[in-house]
Amino acid sequence: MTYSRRIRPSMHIVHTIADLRAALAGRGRPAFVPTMGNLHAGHLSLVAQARPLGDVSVASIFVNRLQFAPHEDFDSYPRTWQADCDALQAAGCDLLFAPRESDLYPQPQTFTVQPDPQLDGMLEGHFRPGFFAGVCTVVMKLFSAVFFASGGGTAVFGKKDYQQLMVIRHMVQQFALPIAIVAGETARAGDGLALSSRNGYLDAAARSRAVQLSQALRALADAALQPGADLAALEAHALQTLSAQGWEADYLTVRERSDLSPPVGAPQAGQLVALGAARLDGTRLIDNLEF
Ligand SMILES: Nc1ncnc2c1ncn2[C@@H]1O[C@H](COP(=O)(O)OP(=O)(O)OP(=O)(O)O)[C@@H](O)[C@H]1O
Ligand SMILES: CC(C)(CO)[C@@H](O)C(=O)[O-]
Ligand code: BAL
Repeated sequence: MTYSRRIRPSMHIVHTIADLRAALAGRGRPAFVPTMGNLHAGHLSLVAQARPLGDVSVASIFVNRLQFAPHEDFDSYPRTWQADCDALQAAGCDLLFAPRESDLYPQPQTFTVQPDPQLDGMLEGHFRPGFFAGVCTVVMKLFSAVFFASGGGTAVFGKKDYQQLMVIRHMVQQFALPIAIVAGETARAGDGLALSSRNGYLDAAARSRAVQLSQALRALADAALQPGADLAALEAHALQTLSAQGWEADYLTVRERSDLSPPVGAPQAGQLVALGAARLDGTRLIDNLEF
């Protein structure tokens, strides 16, 4: 009897920008998925989406201190190195870039990439000042590392971080970076909760209530499309509902998908997104729903 068995080639792991550039030389155009690790099925769906979009699939794992405010969870952010490597290897990722802080930031990063003030001044940018500058700065650096050898390629970002995706698209457009930005749909748990590394902070009781955020967004979106809907009143009602359920909400709002501005006139189906950020038992979760 003969057996045929497909063995996936081993994923190559590099830690420095120089090693990454050397590993990518002559390999064609990368399809890249940046992450902060603690990988879940949402991240792996982005890797699966990325693989056919390039000649070589690249993921990065780096918990970027620059995008965390001093009171935020940089120190406690879950770091699950071996499980992440195993998951990426099983997902068919070709190359993992996992820089140490001293590899990516050998000197204090005094030159930063500042996002457009209007987009940065609302929603996540408003509630997490400095967050998008930290994200843009590290993503610019990761792009420089990953796309140097090929002169361009594709990067995949999740819609779960809706405003982040928009900020990155804007950065790529304004700096004329030769990189196609592709959006990945939000992977959800069976009850509808958006998968997120920070879900791991929730105890069993909080986890069972966490779906209330996506339910609030669904109810807000449905109500917004009723004739004569008063968006301000509906948003206030959604905030009250979540608050009565024990959440502390930063925002629950309906925006235009094109630029995240508040809709003017009657809400138009197919062009809107309901976005929310709220804390449950001290854990800050975000979610959104296009409608
Ligand atoms: N549920 C999801 N479905 C699809 N993509 C996702 C999901 N969650 C995160 N991503 C995407 O994965 C990439 C890396 O995100 P990150 O490592 O911050 O994961 P995260 O789960 O969002 O973590 P956190 O809980 O810290 O926000 C981003 O492009 C993000 O939008
Ligand atoms: C894009 C990113 C990897 C930059 O650190 C991070 O913000 C994330 O995981 O979404
Ligand atoms: N998921 C986006 C990265 C962050 O919240 O820090």
